[in-house]
Amino acid sequence: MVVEVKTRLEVMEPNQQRVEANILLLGAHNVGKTALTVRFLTRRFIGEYGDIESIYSRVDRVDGQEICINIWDSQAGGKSGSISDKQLQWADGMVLVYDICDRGSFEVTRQQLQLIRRSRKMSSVPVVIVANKRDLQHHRRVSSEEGHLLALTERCGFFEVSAAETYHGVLLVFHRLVDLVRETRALRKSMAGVRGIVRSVSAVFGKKRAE
Ligand SMILES: Nc1nc2c(ncn2[C@@H]2O[C@H](COP(=O)(O)OP(=O)(O)OP(=O)(O)O)[C@@H](O)[C@H]2O)c(=O)[nH]1
Repeated sequence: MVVEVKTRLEVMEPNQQRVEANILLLGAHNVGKTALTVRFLTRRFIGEYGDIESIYSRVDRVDGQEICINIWDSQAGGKSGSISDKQLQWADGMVLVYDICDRGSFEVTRQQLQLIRRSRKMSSVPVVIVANKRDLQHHRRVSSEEGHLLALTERCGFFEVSAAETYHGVLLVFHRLVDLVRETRALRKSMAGVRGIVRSVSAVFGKKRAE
């Protein structure tokens, strides 16, 4: 069961356009998905979190535009890091989280990226990779370079953060992803426009040839 939680009562001005961005958090067990979500929503780190899979919402202003950020804090999907069709259909952007102290969680991120890039619908979805628990340097098992390299080869954003230590780094993750979602939408819209022009031009020329 997925529970939906709104963090604020939203009152809209008439004529105001609300943009929505659905962000799916994925990653192995215990990497800090809920900690990152709670940090972003409340600025706090509380240490222990329940096991309820939830969708949370927060309204933010990004570049002067009001945007409702819906975050689906998923539960780890086993070793293969499986992602459901429902999640794939829902998401406008994804945050893939691993724990720098847990090599296995990095491999899950790699597998999840492959699943996403292989899916026809999601191959171009914006993805940000988050290496969490940066405060635990002495237990590090995955270097920053490996994270950077994976992000570079798979065309993803990359951040190393500590949900335990700072709010700002976590805020940057979500805002960067929202930017990427908006850029992708704008690109798709302009591509649809170009396709429309090409169709109209072909229709006119097709007609002329038939006459
Ligand atoms: N030191 C440290 N601990 C963290 C950090 N982020 C999360 N944790 C701890 O890691 C544990 C797991 O955090 P969760 O947020 O529950 O992880 P999750 O990925 O949501 O876990 P599941 O929902 O069970 O898959 C908790 O004990 C957190 O307190 C961090 O940045 N640094």
